[in-house]
Amino acid sequence: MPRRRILDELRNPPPVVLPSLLLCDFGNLAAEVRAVEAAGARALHLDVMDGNFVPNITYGMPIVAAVRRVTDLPIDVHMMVAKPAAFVDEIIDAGADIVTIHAEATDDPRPILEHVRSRGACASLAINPPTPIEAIADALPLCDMVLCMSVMPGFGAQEFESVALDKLRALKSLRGDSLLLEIDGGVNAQTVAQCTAAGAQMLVVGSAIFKSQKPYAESLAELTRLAATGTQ
Ligand SMILES: O=C(CO)[C@H](O)[C@H](O)COP(=O)(O)O
Ligand SMILES: [Fe+2]
Repeated sequence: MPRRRILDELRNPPPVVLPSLLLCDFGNLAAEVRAVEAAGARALHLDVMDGNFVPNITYGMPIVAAVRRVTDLPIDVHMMVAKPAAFVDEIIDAGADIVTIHAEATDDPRPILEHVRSRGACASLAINPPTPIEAIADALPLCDMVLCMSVMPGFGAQEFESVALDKLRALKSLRGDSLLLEIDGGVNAQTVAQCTAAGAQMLVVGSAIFKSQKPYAESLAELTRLAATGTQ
């Protein structure tokens, strides 16, 4: 899907709950993707980890491509890799619509963000809990989205760190609706309304969907309803 259309679609209310496939059943990946789509997901979040930038390894291009083959939903690829510049082309070729790279992984993210946009994908920059927004000030004009991490990246099911909320509020007051804001890590029924109240439109949810006893449709509907209360 073209970049502009994706951004317009994702900006529409209600807030977007993105299932993070990190904790899905990878033995039944296609079925899991179809199930969250049928349950109402509007976009998907894929966590690529290289065992270097973060102390964990997940998957890479073949899994992104496999997900692309079974859905037309926007795919947000969260690249937790030490050398993002070396892999963004392959990630886009595999089917990423949003490419999220980490500010901590590069001295200057601007050429990478520009390149992502030149390829027709949405450019997104992530910051870890200790990284202040001042660290990405120069790159903001080249970002379609900023991801404020509310856990240290690497693993699902960690506890929510509220420092991300302060950064969302600051980015919202700086850039208004021109910048899509995402939060990732420990987002669940207890924390989701605070996230949207602070300005997040994109809510990444792993364990609260895939480790819940509830059907996916019920979790997605509940999280979306609670998320919308934060915007009122
Ligand atoms: O980027 C991530 C971890 O680094 C995941 O997207 C995130 O942690 C999702 O899992 P949960 O909702 O259980 O925290
Ligand atoms: Fe993630």
